[in-house]
Amino acid sequence: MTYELKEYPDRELMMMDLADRIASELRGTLAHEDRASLAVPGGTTPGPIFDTLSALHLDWDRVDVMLTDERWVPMGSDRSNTRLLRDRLFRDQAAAAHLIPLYGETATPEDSLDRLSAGVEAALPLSVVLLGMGADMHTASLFPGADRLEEGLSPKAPAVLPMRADGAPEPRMTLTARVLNGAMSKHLVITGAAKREALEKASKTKDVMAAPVKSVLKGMVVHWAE
Ligand SMILES: O=C(O)[C@H](O)[C@@H](O)[C@H](O)[C@H](O)COP(=O)(O)O
Repeated sequence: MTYELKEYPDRELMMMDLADRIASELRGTLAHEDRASLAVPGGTTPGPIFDTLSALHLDWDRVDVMLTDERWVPMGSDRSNTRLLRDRLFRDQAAAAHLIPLYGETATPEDSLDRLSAGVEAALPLSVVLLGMGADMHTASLFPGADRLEEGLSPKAPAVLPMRADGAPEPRMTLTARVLNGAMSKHLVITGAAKREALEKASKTKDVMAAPVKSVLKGMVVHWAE
């Protein structure tokens, strides 16, 4: 699988370098387009990238930011990825960016699907996507064994899909592989030996349903630090 692996001596350097690179790619898009769009993951890894990125100078008021996937929990919850964005990215310079929501205050993701999809569709194609990955080889909320995984990996998929999986404690809303692969620039950030092994395993398998991250690896820059 044709991805580029960039190894860093430590996590701190990786997070700073990656934030700089994302900012410079957004500036590049804004040099010839009215708006740029950025999709970012939630979870525990990207916080330090957001801290650096939020302080970097670019025309943030022309940038649409969305999550690659959201957990269907209230925005006050510690598990809310939207909350993570508000706390760590939408600050300082980046406070001027425009959030494209992937969460709505309805009981189920299905109840908000039409409204949220319309917002995402309007901001496509993505200029830059940053993805995370689990040691189970999921990326965004494309989990092995998820109820709508086949649809989520289809080249004809809608932009956004609700997703439920044993590996996810709550329902999810996720961008599909088609939208992630449509990004002009794709980055995956992982740390530690287990995820590095999982990535190598995913790149070698033929079974994309068991290793959903494989569906987005072509043309990906993978950033790794121990
Ligand atoms: O909401 C989420 O959980 C994500 O967006 C998810 O796809 C995440 O990127 C991976 O699970 C890695 O998570 P960690 O960074 O916490 O290991």
